[in-house]
Amino acid sequence: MNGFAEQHDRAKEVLDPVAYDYFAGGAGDERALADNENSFARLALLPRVLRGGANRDLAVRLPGAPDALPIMVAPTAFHRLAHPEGELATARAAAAAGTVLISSMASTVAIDEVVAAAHQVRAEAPVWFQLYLQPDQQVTAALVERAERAGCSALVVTVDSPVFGRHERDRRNGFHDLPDGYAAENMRGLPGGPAEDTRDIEMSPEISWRHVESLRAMTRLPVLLKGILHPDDAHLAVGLGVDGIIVSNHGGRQLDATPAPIEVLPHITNAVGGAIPLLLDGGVRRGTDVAVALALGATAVGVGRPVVWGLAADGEKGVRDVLERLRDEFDQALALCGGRRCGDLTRDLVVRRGFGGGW
Ligand SMILES: Cc1cc2nc3c(=O)[nH]c(=O)nc-3n(C[C@H](O)[C@H](O)[C@H](O)COP(=O)(O)O)c2cc1C
Ligand SMILES: CCCCCCC(=O)C(=O)O
Repeated sequence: MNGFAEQHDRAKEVLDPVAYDYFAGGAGDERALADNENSFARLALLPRVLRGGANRDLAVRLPGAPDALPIMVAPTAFHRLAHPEGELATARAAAAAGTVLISSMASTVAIDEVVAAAHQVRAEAPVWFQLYLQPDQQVTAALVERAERAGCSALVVTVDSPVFGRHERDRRNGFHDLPDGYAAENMRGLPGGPAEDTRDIEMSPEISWRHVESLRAMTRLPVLLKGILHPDDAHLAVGLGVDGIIVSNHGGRQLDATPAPIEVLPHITNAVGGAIPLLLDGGVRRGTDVAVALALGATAVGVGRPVVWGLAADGEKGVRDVLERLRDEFDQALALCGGRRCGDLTRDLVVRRGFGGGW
């Protein structure tokens, strides 16, 4: 179990078991899901000492968030299944904790309300909109316009989902869609959709790099691609002029045979060569995990399930507790590594547990 065991256990107690399985589960045998956390446990930090780490500054520069914490809320769907206030509570908590919220296209509160809730807490709180490119480009354009109008400061395009992952728990539970009374609110009133009702989100294998190029022409917002694992794809993304990459295997919910993002991060860092910011999510549960990811080349990390556990356990306060604890742990880890700024975390500080070190 990990750093948020208490929140997890409380969430499991209070959630409907079908909703719990939806949030907790992964694809197939859940090997990727398990490996995401285990991979961090196999890595260790080799601290430097006596470097004068007082007055630490945790800020990093991200597209659409020039002065951000390196810990972000990864996009997760259907928050009203976890708590009646759903994404409104998450948005307020992220704004209060000073973290970027990446709001899922499949949110159960519409994006304009999500951004308004964040901005009520902190006027400049950055909210990014996560987007599944739709085969009908008019639908994509309408979603982009909705996110722009709402005040989102970047778009995160999830590219690891040409089809939906094989969620065995959901299949067993017969969970295929939101229950009555809930809806993916961003999907209302879109071109070709039913007048009052929501359009289905399509995950389509038709989507290609061409659609990413078209998206660039639709918006001036920064565009990040989420779900890249292969260094050649990272290279292609840089060539297309995207503004950032999120190294991710979707929390082990898409292709179960994928390696943990933290294992591939150094390869992607090499491929990208500092051209654009790299972000990572999957299995981040401790401030020391954040430090390892930054040392291996990430500018920031996203956190998925712990945020949902905090939300289910204690609403807005529960999410804020999760984010603030990660921030405090990270600050402490930075100090213990002899760092003052995030950039002080360098690759030489990370070793495999049990390493020989060449001695
Ligand atoms: C319940 C749940 C719903 C998710 N929904 C989305 C989504 O709507 N869009 C998306 O790009 N990723 C989605 N993800 C993936 C997360 O953004 C992120 O990649 C993953 O949760 C990170 O792993 P972690 O949960 O171990 O922190 C979802 C993940 C979970 C657990
Ligand atoms: C067809 C509904 C799509 C919701 C997507 C949520 C998601 O990405 C997940 O991992 O679950």
